[in-house]
Amino acid sequence: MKIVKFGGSSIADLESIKNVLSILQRASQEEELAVVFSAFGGVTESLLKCAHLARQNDATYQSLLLGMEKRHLQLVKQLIPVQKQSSVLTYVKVRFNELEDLFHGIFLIKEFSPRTSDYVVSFGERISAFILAEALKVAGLNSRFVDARELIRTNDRFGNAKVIFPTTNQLIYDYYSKNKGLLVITGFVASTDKGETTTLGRSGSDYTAAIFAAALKADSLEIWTDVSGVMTADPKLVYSAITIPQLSYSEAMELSHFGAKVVFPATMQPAMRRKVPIYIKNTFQPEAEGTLICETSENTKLIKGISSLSHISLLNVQGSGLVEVVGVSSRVFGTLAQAQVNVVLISQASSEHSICIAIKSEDAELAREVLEKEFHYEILAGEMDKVQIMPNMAVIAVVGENMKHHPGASGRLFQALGRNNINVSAIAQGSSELNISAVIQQSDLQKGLNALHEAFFLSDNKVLHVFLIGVGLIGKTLIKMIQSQLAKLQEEYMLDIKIHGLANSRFMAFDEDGFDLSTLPVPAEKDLPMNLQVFLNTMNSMNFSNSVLVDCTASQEVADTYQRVLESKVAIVTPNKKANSGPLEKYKALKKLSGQRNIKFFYETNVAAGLPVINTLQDLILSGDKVIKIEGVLSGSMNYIFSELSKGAPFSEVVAQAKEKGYTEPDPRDDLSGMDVARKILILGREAEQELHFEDVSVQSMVPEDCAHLDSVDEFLEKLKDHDGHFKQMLEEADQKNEKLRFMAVLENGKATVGLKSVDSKHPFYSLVGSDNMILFTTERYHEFPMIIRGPGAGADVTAAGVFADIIRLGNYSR
Ligand SMILES: NC(=O)C1=CN([C@@H]2O[C@H](COP(=O)(O)OP(=O)(O)OC[C@H]3O[C@@H](n4cnc5c(N)ncnc54)[C@H](O)[C@@H]3O)[C@@H](O)[C@H]2O)C=CC1
Ligand SMILES: N[C@@H](CC=O)C(=O)O
Ligand code: NA
Repeated sequence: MKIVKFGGSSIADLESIKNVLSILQRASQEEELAVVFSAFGGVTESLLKCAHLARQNDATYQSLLLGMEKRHLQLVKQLIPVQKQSSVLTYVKVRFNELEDLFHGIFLIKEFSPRTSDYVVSFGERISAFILAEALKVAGLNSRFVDARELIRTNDRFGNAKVIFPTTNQLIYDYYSKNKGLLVITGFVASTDKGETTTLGRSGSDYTAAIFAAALKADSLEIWTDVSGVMTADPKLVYSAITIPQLSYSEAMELSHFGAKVVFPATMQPAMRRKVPIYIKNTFQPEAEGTLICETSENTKLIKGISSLSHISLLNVQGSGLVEVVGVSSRVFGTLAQAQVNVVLISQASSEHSICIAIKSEDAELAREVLEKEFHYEILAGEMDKVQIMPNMAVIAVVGENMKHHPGASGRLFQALGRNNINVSAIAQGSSELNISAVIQQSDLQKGLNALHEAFFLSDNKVLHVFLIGVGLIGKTLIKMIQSQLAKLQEEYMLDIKIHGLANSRFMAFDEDGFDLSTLPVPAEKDLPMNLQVFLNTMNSMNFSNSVLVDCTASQEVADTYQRVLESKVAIVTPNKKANSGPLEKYKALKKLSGQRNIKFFYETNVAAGLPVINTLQDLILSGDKVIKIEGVLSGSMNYIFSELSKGAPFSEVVAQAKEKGYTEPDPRDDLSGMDVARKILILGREAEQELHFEDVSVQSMVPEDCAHLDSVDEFLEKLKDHDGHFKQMLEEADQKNEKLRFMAVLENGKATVGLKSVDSKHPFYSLVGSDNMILFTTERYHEFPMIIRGPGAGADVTAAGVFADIIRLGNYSR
């Protein structure tokens, strides 16, 4: 036989009740059943609310009670045909009359004892089980209402009574032998041997089901609830959490000790003692497998689940007085026990210099007080320090029996936390190796849970969680590239990339599971209006491990948030040059923050798009080289413009083409004014460890005076036509000398110049074509002949590819 239990959420309304009835109808065809019901969803709370109102002499309890009565009568009418309703309606009416009398009594005497409370709440289960037993009869089942107060005997600890098992088991067994059929049992309620109503405490209906399962030696126990079993982690914090198919009894105990509880294993004890297998099933998805909790479970993964406990404080008791002194820990724990302080976790190093104890934060002050009192003399004598408290901590734990047989679990745990910059303040693992716990900052909890979940469950792929601001030319090309390479990265490099946030200057959109990239998602009207602060807050609240902000804008406002982004432990990849070419102090601060906290900040495409310029320069510097001179054609658009010009088209037209081809900045005047190149040479100088400010760069602008202040790019391109002659003349002058016009930058002796030069055929820049860039590094090592990097340095593909390469590189540092 099978015992089946449905909680209040499974029978909260007509639709869910009908669903439960059909689950029972199906199940009863397969094997003999007994079913335990809680009160209808929300009823226990409402009954208690009525009682509290009545005790406060507040007559509004009457309307609340009337509402409840209506709800129950309505359900009877909906579940049971008219001709069979009257006895059920009468039963319900009589119960509500009794309740009315009860509340009136409470109202008059303004007293509500635990004894009365148990009696009041018992009505919830008694009425629900009665109605449902009748409804099951209507459905053709031979059901029989059982008031568990007749069968479960307890002591008189009202609210959380202790079951007297020998009597209870006998009563249940005898009843069952004499009464066949589908027993429909009230959960939660019991009685003393004097016939006073008691209740079984938290998750009491589960307990009722386990008591019946044990007494009747059931083949299985099914707990039906509103989730599909026990999950690998709290799904509210870890979106990728999945159902655990099987757990051993001990694993279930360990897991539910922390965090969100689906089952409360203490209530399962009677069934566990008799080795009854327990299934956790979802009423709203009956076909889902759910979780099986049994004696020994299958182990396919290193761990079974991850759980956590919030609102923890760490107490540190330390001093020389602890070393090799017998009895100190006994005094510490004895003192805490006497003060009723529950110890969650203990950690002591073999140096014996300190004992570290995790307790609930609400107990922290009391614990400090009693410990400092206990060790008053040691503290006075300096043998012990005052007790230190670290507030706002959380315990995170990985659980599973399989850890015992496989080395590496703790390695994986600490590596995953470390890679995500999560500091571990204390560690505990028992010799059963069923659980490894680490104490971390509360603010790191969600990220820690996700990091561990990825490390232990999500195949063995690393996942990068991308938030992309700027879905323009580069941003869109990047999305397409990620989409086309993803399968290869997943299969061959065990790297997964998910984009969870997208924004342009007008709209933003989010997807916790990651956008479907095959549709080229671009935020639009249907999404949210763009708000940078909200974007960053949402990114932080998703709190993924291995998050990266990819900034594909040219926006100063976005660049100004990098400090905050890095501080929130999110990496940055960007082609936007604004941050690195702003004030020197800001550049330095970002580099320092990224270095110290080990949060990556990659910007290879700041100079020469995808060409490996920044990384090469960083390698030179790191390996001890010193830069003497940098010369470069650093603008793809400017090189395109001045090389295309010699083919005969007017200047304004060539500029428009450069924009069309995606070589220019969003506003081509940023290129023509030399500003873009100035930014690039500034960044190269800074990367070469030079203290370079914007004032150290002298820039020759190619933007005619009357074009500089026009509002729109189109107006500018139109106006530029007036100056075609001027540029034609410049070209002719160069042609006459057999020279070419190159817009270049030179940095030497702490000063840089940016401008247009005419170069002869011997000059390395002479041969450049199209959007080519070329950079010459003259260094102490590359002294006689400079190191040269050359190739296309602008355009959607080469830039997006460089951004993509930076993102992939992040994968090397993540887990
Ligand atoms: N085009 C190229 O060859 C190269 C471009 N870059 C850099 O790449 C970046 C992007 O360039 P493109 O894609 O060509 O520009 P784009 O103008 O096509 O796209 C810029 C995107 O950023 C968005 N945006 C602007 N300000 C924003 C804000 N405050 N908040 C949210 N979104 C904002 C715009 O709506 C647009 O979606 C620029 O920083 C550029 O300097 C770097 C190397 C080469
Ligand atoms: N507009 C730039 C491209 C990006 O840096 C250029 O023309 O080189
Ligand atoms: Na580059």
